[in-house]
Amino acid sequence: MSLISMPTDEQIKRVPKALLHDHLDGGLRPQTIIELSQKIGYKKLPTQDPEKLAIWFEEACNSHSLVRYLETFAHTVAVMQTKEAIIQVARECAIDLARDGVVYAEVRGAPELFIEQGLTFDQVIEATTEGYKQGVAEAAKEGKKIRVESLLCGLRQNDKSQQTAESVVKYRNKGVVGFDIAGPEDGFPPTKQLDTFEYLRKENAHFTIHAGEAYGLPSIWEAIQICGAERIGHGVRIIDDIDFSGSTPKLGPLASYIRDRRIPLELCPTSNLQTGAAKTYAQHPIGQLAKLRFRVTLNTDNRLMSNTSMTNEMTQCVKSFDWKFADLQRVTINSLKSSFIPFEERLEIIEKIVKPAYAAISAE
Ligand SMILES: O=c1[nH]cnc2c1ncn2[C@H]1C[C@H](O)[C@@H](CO)O1
Ligand SMILES: [Zn+2]
Repeated sequence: MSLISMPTDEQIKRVPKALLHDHLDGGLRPQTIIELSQKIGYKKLPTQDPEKLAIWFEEACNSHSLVRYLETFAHTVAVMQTKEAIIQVARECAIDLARDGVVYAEVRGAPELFIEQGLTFDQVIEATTEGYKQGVAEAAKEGKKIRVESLLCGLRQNDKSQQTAESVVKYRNKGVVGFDIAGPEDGFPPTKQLDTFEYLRKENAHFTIHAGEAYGLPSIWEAIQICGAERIGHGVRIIDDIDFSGSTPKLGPLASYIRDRRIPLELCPTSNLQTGAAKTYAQHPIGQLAKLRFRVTLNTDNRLMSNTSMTNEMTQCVKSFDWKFADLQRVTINSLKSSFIPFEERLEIIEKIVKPAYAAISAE
């Protein structure tokens, strides 16, 4: 067996994975939501049964509407308003990712969502970092090595992006590696917050922008050419700029630019099926985009809402597109190359962890 062979389900579980697009408030364990809600007397959960709650989130999110999908976050955000709750959620996030084989993760969250009961931005950010630190240490005890870094999100519909961006600069290399802007796409173009992106560029800070998920090419164009995004969160609609009618696919100007400049696409297939950006895994553009050698990265987006994991995302790609070990290794290396940590540290994970493990597991 070799890198060009097909991995088994069990091997997919074990290969090292890298994750660039995962929301902290979209990945809580159902049991934790229930426990935290009971502690604070939050009464609005649809059920107190963890299995039923998991199903409720998934079904509510299978609405083919990004707006409805985002409404479910009211419950997770409600139970994350204290330092202790944030630490617990972040700790469990790091542990769950490590158990899934993730060796490097950038997990994002919007500090402005967790200040309803008086926490400051600094307290939210420090609690998140503390939680990851504890989770990384616990995972190490299980023999699982993972590195977790934070991205801080501004929200398109609100006006706290500048404050969030300033926190990214303040906590640079202290647990935070970049900025993102999330929230509903339609009606809230990122150019509304252009000053913030200009500030981040002036500060040499890294940022990605959610674009081309619910809304098409113009939003991807704006994110890259007006705002200056280094990576695109989702970007799945770039497929609309590729003409598949002839014998070979023909890339339009924006698709060519993105591929030529090696701009990373943070693709999240399961999330897209739920919000309606793709109908089935087999029809998801990730297959074509990977074949055309865009810088494709594979991600979970919201593990709770999508009932997913990196193992599941990889398994779906293997089943739908006949991906081999080499394809899984490529998206993993793409993620590391596109990460916001220093260059030598990316290389070290690729050379010392990812490549040796893929070589060993694919040779079994
Ligand atoms: O896929 C998404 N698109 C846009 N916004 C999203 C997506 N997933 C989560 N969010 C929002 C809801 C969260 O509260 C926020 C920060 O994690 O980001
Ligand atoms: Zn997202």
